[in-house]
Amino acid sequence: MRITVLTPLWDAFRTARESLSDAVRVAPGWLLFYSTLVLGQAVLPGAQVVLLRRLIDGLDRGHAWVPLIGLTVVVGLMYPLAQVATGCGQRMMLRLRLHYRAELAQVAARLSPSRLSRPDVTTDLEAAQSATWPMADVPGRPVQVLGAGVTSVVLCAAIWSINPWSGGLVLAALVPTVVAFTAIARMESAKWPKVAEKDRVAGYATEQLIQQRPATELAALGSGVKVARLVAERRAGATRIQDGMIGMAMTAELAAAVATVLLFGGALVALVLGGATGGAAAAAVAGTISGLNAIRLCGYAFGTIVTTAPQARIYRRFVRSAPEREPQLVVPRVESVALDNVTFRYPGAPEPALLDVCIEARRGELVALVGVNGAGKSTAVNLLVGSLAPDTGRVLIDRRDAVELSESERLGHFGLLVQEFGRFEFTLRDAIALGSPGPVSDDEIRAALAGTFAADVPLGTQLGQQWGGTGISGGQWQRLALARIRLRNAGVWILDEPTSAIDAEAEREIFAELRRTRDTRITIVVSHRAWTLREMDRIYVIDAGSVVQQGTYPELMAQPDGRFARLFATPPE
Ligand SMILES: Nc1ncnc2c1ncn2[C@@H]1O[C@H](COP(=O)(O)OP(=O)(O)OP(=O)(O)O)[C@@H](O)[C@H]1O
Repeated sequence: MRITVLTPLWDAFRTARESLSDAVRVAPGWLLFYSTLVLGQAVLPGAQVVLLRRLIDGLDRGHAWVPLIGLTVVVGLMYPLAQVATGCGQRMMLRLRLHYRAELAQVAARLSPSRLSRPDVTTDLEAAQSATWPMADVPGRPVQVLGAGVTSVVLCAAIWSINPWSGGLVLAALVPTVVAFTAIARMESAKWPKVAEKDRVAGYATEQLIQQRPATELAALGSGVKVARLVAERRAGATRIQDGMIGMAMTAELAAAVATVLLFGGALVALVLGGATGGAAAAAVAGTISGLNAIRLCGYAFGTIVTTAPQARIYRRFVRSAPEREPQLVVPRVESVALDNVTFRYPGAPEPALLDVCIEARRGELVALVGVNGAGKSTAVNLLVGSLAPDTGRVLIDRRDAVELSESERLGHFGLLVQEFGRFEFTLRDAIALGSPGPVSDDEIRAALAGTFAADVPLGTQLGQQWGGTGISGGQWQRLALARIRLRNAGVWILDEPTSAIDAEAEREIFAELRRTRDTRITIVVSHRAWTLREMDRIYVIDAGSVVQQGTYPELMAQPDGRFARLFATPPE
């Protein structure tokens, strides 16, 4: 029980400590500058009490100049110090924001396909992304809390000499704020993940309305308003939870504020009952007003740490759980790959997506996987490259069980063109260079683009109209994706519908080139186009997760009752 009550508070404390250590690494100068200013400011209210008392007492005795000058300096310092401190805090925040964003991008870049296929990983990635903004605001907050503590202690000491009861009550006035924010911390920790989940769905839907491609499709369908409604519903759900959270926080803060005011009121009453002189009373009253301000600021700073703690926890968990960067090495020569009696069932699916499947491809061969939608072709490909792991059976690469390879080593064997290939709207050079993990020369990029529409396009050309660059067609994007595979030149090419968006003439050229250069690699093609299958060395026909036939095109067509002949009875071309 003790743990459940204190855990959120401990989280807030840990968040403050970790954020401060980030600031020490990332922006030490600004943190030091900021802390010095905040702590310098923190002693001013106490000094004000002492000087005000001396000034008022001194007025009667005719030596008020020294306290008057001192008070002028103290009051005069308050505003500029606060302004400069705010500026320093903002500059520290900017650097931290840059650091968190760059760090997260690095971590995201290290995620393997198998991790990226897990929904919990993508949820955490998105939550971590939205945490970078509030997290940058945290390191200044413990400094403010400390400053408020210093203010209270110094005020307490200054007022103590006037009336110890008043001094003690001023210090005790910090307690209700701490208690209230502990309660708020517990509530925030419990509810924040629910808000994040709803926000994630709303964020995804909003992206569909903002990103050029889906937004254009929705606009053409005239159905963007449905997505907008979904956004509104999810945001409203998140808002309702947040509304409740703010309501509860308001209640706790109000209760704390009332208790604080009562304690300050008690401090003033103690002052009067203690028979303080005019000067002492005026000084103590001014001090309690400053104390109220300090505690309000402390509450706000503490609140910021508390509300950011759950997000920061997700961010740090995500960053720490990311694997070390393992540089990928492309393997240009592979003799064979195979699925050996592989069975695989997706989690929660009633039936296996693949059952006892055996597929083999050797260097120099053109191998095709065919089957209707949902037959299991992409699953087979994902098992080969390692995005999925078989439940039973083995994946063999050069006759070696692929589990002996790290995921990165394994991926280095493959050049994979997926159906939903990326349309990377960078410069032409950068978009093609992504084909290889290492540095790439312009000559290599030119060689990869040879024979395509982009052969003579300057490599610095920006792609994508939304960036003021060149707009290109769907088929042209697919040619660029193929150029990346060419550039990569891995030992196994897996091409999932590589010419789905490409015109017939270019398609023939691409397949002619695949045949011409086949000896250097293993080529596995997923295709539904009959003519592209005619030149294949072996076609595996997959149906409902099983290989039901295999052979060359003429062999399979010679079995009129076979699955393949029924699929391609009327060739589409
Ligand atoms: N992530 C997943 N979770 C659960 N089931 C899945 C998942 N991905 C695919 N499936 C199911 O596994 C089966 C095989 O799907 P797969 O994507 O391998 O088919 P495919 O032959 O590649 O189809 P297509 O030609 O449409 O690309 C299908 O029944 C599909 O619904």
